[in-house]
Amino acid sequence: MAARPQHPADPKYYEALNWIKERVSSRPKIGVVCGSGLGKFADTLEDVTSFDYKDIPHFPVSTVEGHKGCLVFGKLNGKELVCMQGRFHLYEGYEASACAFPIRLFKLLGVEKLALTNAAGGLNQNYKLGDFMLVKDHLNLPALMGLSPTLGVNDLYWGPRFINMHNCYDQELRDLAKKVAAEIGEEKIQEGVYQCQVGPCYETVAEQKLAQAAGVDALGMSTVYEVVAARHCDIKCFAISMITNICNPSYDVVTEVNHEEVIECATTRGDAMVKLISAILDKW
Ligand SMILES: O=P(O)(O)O[C@@H]1C[C@H](O)[C@@H](CO)O1
Ligand code: HPA
Repeated sequence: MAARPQHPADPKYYEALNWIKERVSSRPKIGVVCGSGLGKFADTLEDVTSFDYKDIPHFPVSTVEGHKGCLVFGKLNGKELVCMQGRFHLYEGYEASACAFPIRLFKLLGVEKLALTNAAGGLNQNYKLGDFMLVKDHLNLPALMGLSPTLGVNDLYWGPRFINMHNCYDQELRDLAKKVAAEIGEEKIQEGVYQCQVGPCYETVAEQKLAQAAGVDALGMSTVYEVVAARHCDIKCFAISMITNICNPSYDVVTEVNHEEVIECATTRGDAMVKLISAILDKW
């Protein structure tokens, strides 16, 4: 097997890394990605240094409501974190590799564990609005259709050509999260399979039925690109979906899902999300 290179082949990662290193001394081992309307967590950190994505060389910028577009370094009970207050989606016109960029930067900074949040539609009919779903697996529809951050020439600096995705949402981190949720009295905890589709259309009834048949519990438009990039470079992953709307895979019920509703639910349950994720990360 070929030896692992000393540096990433693409210099843009180093240009971004050096820009950050010149401005912040923190070298966190924990990275966080905040989903739609879920950026409040970063506002609760202490000793914060925050950068607008637009100022960081080569960093993509957020274009979606509910994604502030700031990279926040801060502390949670003394523990150093780096937090993306907003992420990137393919429907914004980005390639999957743009979603991987911050995750690879995290790797260069020394991040070993990644916590991701997202807003998702509850397809499992036992789920209720505002539930939290610990993601145990995903159905990556974009990858099945040929869209992945790891397409093209493989840079061995990051990882191997072929990527093992078994246990990609780390079992130990999920077990810990369940324990922590019980300890803080958060009862609205589910565990299930997240499906990503490119978007920005929400799913049709037929698409919802297809997902249901495949054993999917929640529907979204993100997260999997970041998880693929993270697993490629051996960062452990943990993800929580907030169920911000309920999907009705039936032609008898007309469901008017919209992004305002998604943001509203994420905002209403924002404090509970902050409490849960803070308690979990405190134990990492
Ligand atoms: O970034 P996330 O996955 O939290 O955002 C979800 C998916 C779409 O971007 C949007 C749809 O309302 O919310
Ligand atoms: N489908 C896809 N993505 C979403 C949804 C949904 O119902 N809710 C929030 N993000």
